Amino acid sequence: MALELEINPIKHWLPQINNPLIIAGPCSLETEEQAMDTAKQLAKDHRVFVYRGGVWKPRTRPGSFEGIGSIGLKWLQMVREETGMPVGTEVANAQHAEEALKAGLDVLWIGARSTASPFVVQEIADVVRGTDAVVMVKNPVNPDVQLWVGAFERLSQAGIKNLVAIHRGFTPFRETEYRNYPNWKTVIELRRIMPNLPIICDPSHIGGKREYLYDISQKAFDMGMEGLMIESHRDPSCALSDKEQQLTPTDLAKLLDRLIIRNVKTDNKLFENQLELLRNRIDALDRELLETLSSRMEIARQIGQYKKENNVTAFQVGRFAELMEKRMKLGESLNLDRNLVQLLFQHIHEDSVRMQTEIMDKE
Ligand SMILES: C=C(O[C@@H]1C=C(C(=O)O)C=C[C@H]1O)C(=O)O
Repeated sequence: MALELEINPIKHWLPQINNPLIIAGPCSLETEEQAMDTAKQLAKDHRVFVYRGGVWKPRTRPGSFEGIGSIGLKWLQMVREETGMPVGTEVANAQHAEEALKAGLDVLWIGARSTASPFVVQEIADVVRGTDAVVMVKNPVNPDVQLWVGAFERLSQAGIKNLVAIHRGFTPFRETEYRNYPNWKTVIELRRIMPNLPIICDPSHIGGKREYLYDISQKAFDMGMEGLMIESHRDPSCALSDKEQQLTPTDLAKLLDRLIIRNVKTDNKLFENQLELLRNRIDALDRELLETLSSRMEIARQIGQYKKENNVTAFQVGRFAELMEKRMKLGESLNLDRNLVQLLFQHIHEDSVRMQTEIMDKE
């Protein structure tokens, strides 16, 4: 079921927006000069609406650059004065949130590691309670959509209505080309649960490398996301953190030039009619799929009963392995994605075994 929290659209707190919300700026603020120079270059591109700069950096291991600290807030204020851009930073505890509010920053965001801790989120919610702060929440490091939703509920209960979700990917559990696993289905699930919540994508943290940023950003727009938070540094090769994923302001402009922004809807009647016809066909096919699945389960049930009478285990590894191999080959010949076929039959098999054991264990 959808969750009805009172959430303002981005335009409410950023009336000048006429395009997707692009938030850009360095991973970390390093010096006043670096902060200002990068900001001035970004401000020339009118597609960048908000300037970001990390001041407190949660790092996986101690010893790497952990941020310049509170002085960075002053640099952000100077950037806003000089360029007119709204400014924001990450807050990871109550004290950060207090300082950021006191400095009058326009946007605060909660990082992935903090979102994973309901205590930290609650502490921050208590600090911003009753203000008209704009608070963005990155997904928790683990793909737990309820934990992400819970963070919005805590902020909403504190009276915050200017909320935005940031998709930055999830800690990979196996070797991947990306730094963080996008797991787009968690974003689809968040959209389903909270349809009025704006969602933007952070391709820098998903990709971890410049070369991946374009594909991830385009995919985000194809999925209907409202914008990007993307790291930009005047000279990424000298950056004190995340060197490989930052773009110069010039390269960021080139990336934005190439992106195709799609609409969630269209007024084109012909398109709507055609879409409806095709969707009707999908509805009919889905019915067939489920009827077929139901017949399959019925046979598995009979097998379960038969196994019970003959005292044979429900799970049969040999048959399962042989079936999987054949289905994968068949799927390939039908132009279906390997992963889809594999997951589909893993699920079907799991449920088939569950059902058979239920039959077997019944008195
Ligand atoms: C249906 C059976 O039981 C289990 C379920 C299977 C299935 O759903 O295809 C396959 C192997 C068994 O682990 C069977 O033994 O054939």
